[in-house]
Amino acid sequence: MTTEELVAQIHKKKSFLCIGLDVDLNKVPKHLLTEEDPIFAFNKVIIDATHHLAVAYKPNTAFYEAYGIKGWKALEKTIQYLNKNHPEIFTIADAKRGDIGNTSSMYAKAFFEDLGFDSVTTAPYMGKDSIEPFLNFKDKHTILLALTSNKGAFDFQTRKIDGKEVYKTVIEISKTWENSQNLMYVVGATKASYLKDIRKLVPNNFLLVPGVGAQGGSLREVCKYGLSSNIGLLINSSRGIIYAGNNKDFAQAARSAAKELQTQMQEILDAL
Ligand SMILES: O=C(O)c1cc(=O)[nH]c(=O)n1[C@@H]1O[C@H](COP(=O)(O)O)[C@@H](O)[C@H]1O
Repeated sequence: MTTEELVAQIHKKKSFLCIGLDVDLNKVPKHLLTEEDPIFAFNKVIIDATHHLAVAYKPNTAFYEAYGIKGWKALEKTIQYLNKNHPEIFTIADAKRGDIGNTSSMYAKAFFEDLGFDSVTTAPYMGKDSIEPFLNFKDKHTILLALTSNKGAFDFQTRKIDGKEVYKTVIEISKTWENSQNLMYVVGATKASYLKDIRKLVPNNFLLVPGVGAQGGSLREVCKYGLSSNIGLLINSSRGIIYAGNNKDFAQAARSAAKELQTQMQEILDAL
């Protein structure tokens, strides 16, 4: 998917919501556990209930890998369901990959070619040759961790090397890589105040912002500093939406939770 198509969808739906499909079988309604593929059954209901309110879905692969082959099959069925029924939706494989070049090429093939995701999250620690194989794919997007939402972000990312914070160095250097127009960045919603500086470095790139809802980040704070001229934000909530209800009403509860965030987004977009 091109960035222009993503932006068009945001304006059409008045939403820049990304829903995280982080499926934990201990948390899904009990009646789904008798289904042949309870993970996919859960995702299908969530997608059917929320696709008009969201522009992106982000399965975190850990939640699928944890269930072995069955989990990977459920991931494949989920991306196939999205691509077939909602081709306008932007899909993110949250896999946080990055390795020596030939290994990264295989990760890129797995997520972009085999599974057919629009984007994949990557970790910058191994540098340019670990990320460039992802960037070579046309109309696919590589979402690089910049400043993450967790406490551990302060262990390395905000430390200064040669007078500059590591997350800023990551952003600056990554901009010099070939096909860097295919880069998006992860910035945690819990670090909203940093967005002002980050936007100076990347005025136009899309930012994937997880951490609203369960982690306590504020949508309005993120928008205050994070919006760009092409909106440039995908705000993710996973647990806050998919586990909003825990029984037979879970689809309705997920829709209401998504609607609440989308309504705030619509207000913000209408005020621009
Ligand atoms: O890359 C991510 O998506 C990510 C980066 C980050 O800094 N913080 C973060 O929470 N995430 C992911 O975003 C999702 C957040 O889930 P909730 O806290 O349930 O909304 C999880 O899949 C996390 O792995």
